[in-house]
Amino acid sequence: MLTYKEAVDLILRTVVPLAAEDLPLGDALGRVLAEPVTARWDLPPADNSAMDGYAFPFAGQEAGCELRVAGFLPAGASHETSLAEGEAIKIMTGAPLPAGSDTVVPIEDVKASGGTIRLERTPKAGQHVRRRGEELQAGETVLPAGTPLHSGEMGILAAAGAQRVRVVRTPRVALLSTGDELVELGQTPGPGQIVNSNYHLLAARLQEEGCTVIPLGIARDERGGLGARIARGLEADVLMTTGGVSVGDRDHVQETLVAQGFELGFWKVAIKPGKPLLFGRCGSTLVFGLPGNPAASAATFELFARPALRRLAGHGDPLQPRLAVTLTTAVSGGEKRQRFLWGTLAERDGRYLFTPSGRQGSGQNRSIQGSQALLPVPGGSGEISAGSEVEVLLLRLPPGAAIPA
Ligand SMILES: Nc1nc2c(c(=O)[nH]1)N[C@H]1C(S)=C(S)[C@@H](COP(=O)(O)OP(=O)(O)OC[C@H]3O[C@@H](n4cnc5c(N)ncnc54)[C@H](O)[C@@H]3O)O[C@H]1N2
Ligand code: MOO
Ligand SMILES: [Mg+2]
Repeated sequence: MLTYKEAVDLILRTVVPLAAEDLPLGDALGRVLAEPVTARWDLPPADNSAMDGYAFPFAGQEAGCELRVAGFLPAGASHETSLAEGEAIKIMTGAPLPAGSDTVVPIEDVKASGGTIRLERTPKAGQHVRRRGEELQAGETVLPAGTPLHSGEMGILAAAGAQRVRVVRTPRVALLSTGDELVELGQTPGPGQIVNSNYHLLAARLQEEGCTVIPLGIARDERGGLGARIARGLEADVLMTTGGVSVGDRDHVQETLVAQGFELGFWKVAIKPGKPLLFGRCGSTLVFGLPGNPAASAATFELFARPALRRLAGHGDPLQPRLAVTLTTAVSGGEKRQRFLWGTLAERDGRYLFTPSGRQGSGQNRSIQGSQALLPVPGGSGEISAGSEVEVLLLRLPPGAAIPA
């Protein structure tokens, strides 16, 4: 049986980014750059004023000096003639400096009367000027390939003139639930039946990951119906199934896939939850057969499917960040398989505390709800005491992370 690390490595060796497409920048939120973007022009495009004030040629002027005001220059305008020594122009923030000028005094630092100003403070040569190209120079790489586009990227790409960007296509993921016992939400479960909750968790996670979800409904545990839905799923970039991958008499997912050309990557990983995970491909479609138990399907999604989806979508670094944390409660040992415990983070005195969720049962949804991280517990380890320093895999931003104190 593969270890977690071996299985992830195998997945990342198998998966390559999807094709690229050109999109208007405004449609590319959440996508990943397939190619670097270069600046179309210098930013700022010209030396310009950082203040509402007066621009002039610096010639050693000190407090008390007077300058003749030769005109007014708002942002968006330009001044044709060059300024001579002893002249100034009234200039607004962002307006390009007229030829000859190189220094700006803010309005607050002058006394204006008639057509002249008197400097109230001694200026420094070149002060309050934003230099042409100081942010970006024409032809310079603005952002490299592999950069995910969030709001901050939108601003700088627009400023650099990237009207269209080349981004990786969105992964299309077909999601199939399997199980005779499953009913859709909205139906009242009869004896022995439960609601198809895995679909709702996984469809939500896929949307959070920016994927397009193709719902394939529920397949009963018999080869015919299962085969038909799997065939539809193989038109997607990824077919993700839940249930039917263990050793039970009704676990038919693997053999049904094999009948449709499935090439096995691996079956079973030495982890808990999630041991029966099935991974491989049918032609160009990646296949994840996630175990049916809710906490097992959710954990294997985070540990194995998420890196694959991020790699498909073009992310440079598809793995979860790791965060050093302090354990708030003891974690029992004595398990052969490596475990992954769901849990929450809290901040105290600049450290993050990790508290494992109460009920980690593989058959329950409880432990996943509200979880922000997964704690890997090595197989064969003894008890890990409260207060220990450990590393967790970060699933979402810890509290307070985005807002420095
Ligand atoms: N003899 C053995 N039995 C089991 C083993 C084993 O190694 N030997 N592994 C166990 C582990 S670990 C897991 S995990 C499960 C995986 O089972 P399957 O992937 O075959 O899934 P099913 O048998 O279809 O269902 C298992 C469990 O999950 C519930 N389930 C399934 N689909 C959904 C859904 N869409 N929403 C909510 N709940 C779902 C299902 O009702 C079952 O309770 O196998 C163990 N058994
Ligand atoms: O992987 Mo199973 O999840 O241990 O229940
Ligand atoms: Mg089963």
